[in-house]
Amino acid sequence: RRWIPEAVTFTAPNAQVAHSWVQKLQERIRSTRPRKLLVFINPYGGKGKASRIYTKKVFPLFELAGIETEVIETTHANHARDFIVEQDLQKYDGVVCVGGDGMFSELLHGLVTRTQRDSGVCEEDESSLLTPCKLRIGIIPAGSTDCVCFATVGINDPVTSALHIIIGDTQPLDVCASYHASKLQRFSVSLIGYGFFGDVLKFSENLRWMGPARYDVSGLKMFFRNKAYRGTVEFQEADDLNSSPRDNTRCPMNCNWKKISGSFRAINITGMSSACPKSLDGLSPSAHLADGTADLILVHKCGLFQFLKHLNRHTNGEDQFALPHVEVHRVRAMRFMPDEEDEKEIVRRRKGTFSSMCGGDDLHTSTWNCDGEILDCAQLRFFAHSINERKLTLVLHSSCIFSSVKK
Ligand SMILES: Nc1ncnc2c1ncn2[C@@H]1O[C@H](COP(=O)(O)OP(=O)(O)OP(=O)(O)O)[C@@H](O)[C@H]1O
Repeated sequence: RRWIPEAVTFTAPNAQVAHSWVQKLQERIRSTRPRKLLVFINPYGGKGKASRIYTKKVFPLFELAGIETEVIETTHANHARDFIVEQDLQKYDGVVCVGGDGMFSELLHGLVTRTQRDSGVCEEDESSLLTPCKLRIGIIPAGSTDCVCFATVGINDPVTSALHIIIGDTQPLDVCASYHASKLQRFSVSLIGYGFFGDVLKFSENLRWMGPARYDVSGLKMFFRNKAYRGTVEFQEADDLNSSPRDNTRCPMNCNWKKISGSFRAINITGMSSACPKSLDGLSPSAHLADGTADLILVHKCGLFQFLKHLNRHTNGEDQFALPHVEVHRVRAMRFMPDEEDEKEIVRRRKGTFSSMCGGDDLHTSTWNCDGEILDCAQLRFFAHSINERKLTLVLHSSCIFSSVKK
C-alpha cells in the first residue's frame, strides 16, 4: 500500500510535439486534481512531529505538483473547526489535516456544521435531512493512532497520503451521528465504544504526558479491571429492507428493533474496519466503507482469559467473532440504555466518600469513546448515514452527508 514518487521521462521527436503533450497532460490533470488546499497542522498531535512531517515530506510534493497551499498551525483545540465554520472557504478545493484522528474529527465537524448553517439546516435535530458537504478532507497522518487514515488508505504514511491527495483520489465514508437526550453529541466515522474502549480512553486522558504510550498503559489497567456493564442494546439490522432509521415512520411496537439485555464487557460500533498499525485487520475486518451501515460488536461479560482471547484475535488474523461471548450484527441504527438500578447506584456512589477517594473509578456505567473523544453519558442513540452517491436507494434514505476523504 505504500506509494513513492517516481520520475518518468518521455522523449518527443521535436519541441512542438513535446509542447502538445505537456498541454494535454495539464488539461487532464487540471480537471481531476486539487489546485488550492487549506492545510491545518496540529503541532502537538502524536509525537509532536506534524510540522516537520509536513515541511519535509509533504510540502515538497505539493509544490512539485503545482498545488497552492495555505497553512495554519493550530494554536489550540478546535482552532481548525472554528476556522472552517467561520471563514470563507470558496477558494479552496479541499481541507487537509496534518495530525491524528482528533484533528480529522475537528475538520469533519467544522465542515458538517458549516454546510448545514449555509443551507439553513438544523444539525441538532434528529429528523433533519443534512446537506452533503462539497469540500473534501485530506489526511496526512501524524497522530498517535491514525485509524481513519489507516483504515481507508491501508497504511499511515505521509508520502502515500500526499500522493493520493495530489492525484485527486477520493474515498466516500459513512458518518455516524450520536444523540443523547435528543441532543446531537458528535459525528464519527470509526469506533464508538462503550465499556472497555470507553474506559481506556477516559483513563488515558490522565496520562496525556506519556504520549501515545498512554493507550497501552490505560488498556492494561482496564483489561485487568475486567469490568462489565449492565444495560439493553436495541438495534435495527441492515438487511431489514422494509424499514430505515430515516423513513419517518413511527412504530409504537418496536417491531423491527432487536433487543439484547445483559452485562457487557464492551459494546463497539464501527463504520469502517478501524484498522490501525496495532491491529492490521481492525475491529471488524469486513466492515464496508460507504454503505450506510455499521458493525455492532457485543462482547458479553466473560473471564479475563476469554476477553484476552478476543482481543488477541484482532492481531493474529483469527476470527475474533467466533467466540461464545462475542456477537456481531450489521446495523443501521442502535440505542443503548444502561440498567436503571445502575444509574441510581451512580448517584449513591457519587455522593459517597468512597467514590471521591477512588475518583469515581467504581462507577457502574461506562462512557462512550466516539472516534477518540469522550461522550460523558451512558444512554445513547446512533444512526449510520450513507454518503455513497452511487447507490440511489441509500441516497433516498440518507439524511446525511458528506464529503469524501482523500485517501
Ligand atoms: N494547538 C493545539 N493545542 C492543543 N490541542 C490541539 C491543538 N490543535 C489541535 N488540538 C487537539 O488535539 C487533539 C489530538 O490531536 P491529534 O488527533 O492530532 O493527535 P493524537 O490524539 O495524538 O492522535 P490520534 O487522535 O490519532 O490518537 C485533537 O482533538 C485536537 O482538537
